[in-house]
Amino acid sequence: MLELERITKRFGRVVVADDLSLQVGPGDAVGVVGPNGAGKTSLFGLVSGDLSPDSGEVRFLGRSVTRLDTAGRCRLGIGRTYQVPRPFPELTVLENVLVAAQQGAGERGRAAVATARAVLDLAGLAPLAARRAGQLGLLQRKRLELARALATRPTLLLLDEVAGGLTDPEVAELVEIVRTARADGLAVLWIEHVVRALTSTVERLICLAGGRLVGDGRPEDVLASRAVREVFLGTPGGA
Ligand SMILES: Nc1ncnc2c1ncn2[C@@H]1O[C@H](COP(=O)(O)OP(=O)(O)OP(=O)(O)O)[C@@H](O)[C@H]1O
Repeated sequence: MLELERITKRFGRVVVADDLSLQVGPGDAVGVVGPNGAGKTSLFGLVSGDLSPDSGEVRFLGRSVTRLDTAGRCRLGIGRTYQVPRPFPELTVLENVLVAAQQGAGERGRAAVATARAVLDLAGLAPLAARRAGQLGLLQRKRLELARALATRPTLLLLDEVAGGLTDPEVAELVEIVRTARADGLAVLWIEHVVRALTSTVERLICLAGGRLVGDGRPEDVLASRAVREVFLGTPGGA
C-alpha cells in the first residue's frame, strides 16, 4: 500500500532519512518509536507530502506520489494528525470536522454532514459538536485532531503522538477510538512515546534513529533487541 524506496532527506547536516526503505500493507498497524530527533515526524512529512525527499521515491497504492502535494495525497487516502493539534479555533467542533470531510474526502452537502457526525460519534465528541474548537481542553483537542484526520476518509492514517500528555484512562480512550476506526481495514502508522498505547494496538513496530531503521518486526522482539535498547531505551542489556 505504502512504499518508501531509498528515501534520503537532510536539513543542512541533520539527516532525517538516510537511504530509508519501508513498506506498509493494507490494514497494517505499525508503531514508530525512536529517540528525540530520530526523524519520526519527518518520516510522516515525507509520506504525507509536507516534506519532499532529496532523493528516493514514495509510492502509494502502486503509484508514485513523490511529487504530489499534501492535498493530493490526502485525496488519495493518506490522512494525518499533527503533534500539536491544528484546529480552526474560531470554528465549532462540527465545522472543523466538516471542513476535513469536504476538503480531504471531497464530500458535499448531506454526505459531508453525515461523515462529520459519524466521526464525531466515533471520537466521543458528539456532545461538544457546537463548542468552539479554541475552547477545548487537551484531551478534546487530541480527539478533534483524530476526528479531523478520520473525516478525510483515509485508508492510511498517520498518527503523531496523539496520546502525548494524557493520563492513562485518557490514553485508553484514544486507543479505543483508533481500534474502532481500524475495524474497517484502515492502515495505521503511529508515532508514540507512550509505548504501551502502541503495543496494545500494533502488530509491528519500527524503531528509527538517525533517519535509519534500527528495528522492524513484532513489538516484543523489537523492544527486546540490543540495537533498539541502545538507541531508544539507552540500555544495552536487560536493565
Ligand atoms: N524543517 C526543518 N528544518 C531544519 N531541521 C529540521 C526540520 N524538521 C526537522 N528538523 C530536524 O530534524 C531532526 C529530526 O526531527 P523529527 O521531528 O523528524 O524527529 P522526531 O523523531 O520526530 O523527534 P521527536 O520525538 O522529538 O518529535 C531534528 O534534529 C530536527 O531538529
